[in-house]
Amino acid sequence: MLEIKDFSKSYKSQKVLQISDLQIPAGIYWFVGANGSGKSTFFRSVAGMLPFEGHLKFEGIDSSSNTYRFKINYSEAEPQYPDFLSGQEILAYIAEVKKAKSGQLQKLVDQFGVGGFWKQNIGTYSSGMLKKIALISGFLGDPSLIILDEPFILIDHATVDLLYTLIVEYAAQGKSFFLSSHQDLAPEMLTIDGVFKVVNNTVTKL
Ligand SMILES: Nc1ncnc2c1ncn2[C@@H]1O[C@H](COP(=O)(O)OP(=O)(O)OP(=O)(O)O)[C@@H](O)[C@H]1O
Repeated sequence: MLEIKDFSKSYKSQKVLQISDLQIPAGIYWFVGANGSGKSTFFRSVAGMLPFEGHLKFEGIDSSSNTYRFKINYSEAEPQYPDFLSGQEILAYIAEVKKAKSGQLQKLVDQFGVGGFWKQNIGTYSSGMLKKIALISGFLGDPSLIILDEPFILIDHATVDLLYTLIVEYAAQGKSFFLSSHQDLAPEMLTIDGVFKVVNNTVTKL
């Protein structure tokens, strides 16, 4: 699914990640690592949101291709959106860009229960309300890989259960997941295919 070769990512002169050769087959994977180890940097690079050196291919498609960006969704750990936009405006835009099928956004809005506030400006949201908007954005369209960065933080118990259910449901449709979490995942809710550790400036399969 994902092929990484001679990958390197630095912020100015600080090298954060170096991966010489890594292949990740389709599946559900948990990424662990200490604060600042580089999980979000890895995710953003894989999602095509950060410049890097080296080669990334997803299902044989090079990361420089526009098609690549359609195949991978990324939901931020701590989302930041312009305060003056509403959740509805942001999600409608992402749904359009990601070519989401008619009805998908409304279904997710109903499932996450954001319909009561999503027309308000982002500036009025609690951290959990904002996180729900970011989580919905991760599922929009028809990506092959959904990357959810710290998906279980900030949300209430019912939303945690919903999220596990959605991951299982979307995985059954053939979608892969990269999940990061400092807390253990619930094995009774989700069967994962492997764990990767981000440590010593690289990504290693455990
Ligand atoms: N925009 C940036 N500019 C400069 N340095 C950055 C930037 N973003 C991240 N870093 C640095 O890169 C390193 C990895 O950060 P990253 O956010 O990827 O870690 P993380 O594993 O996701 O951490 P956490 O578990 O705390 O979320 C850290 O040393 C951080 O200071």
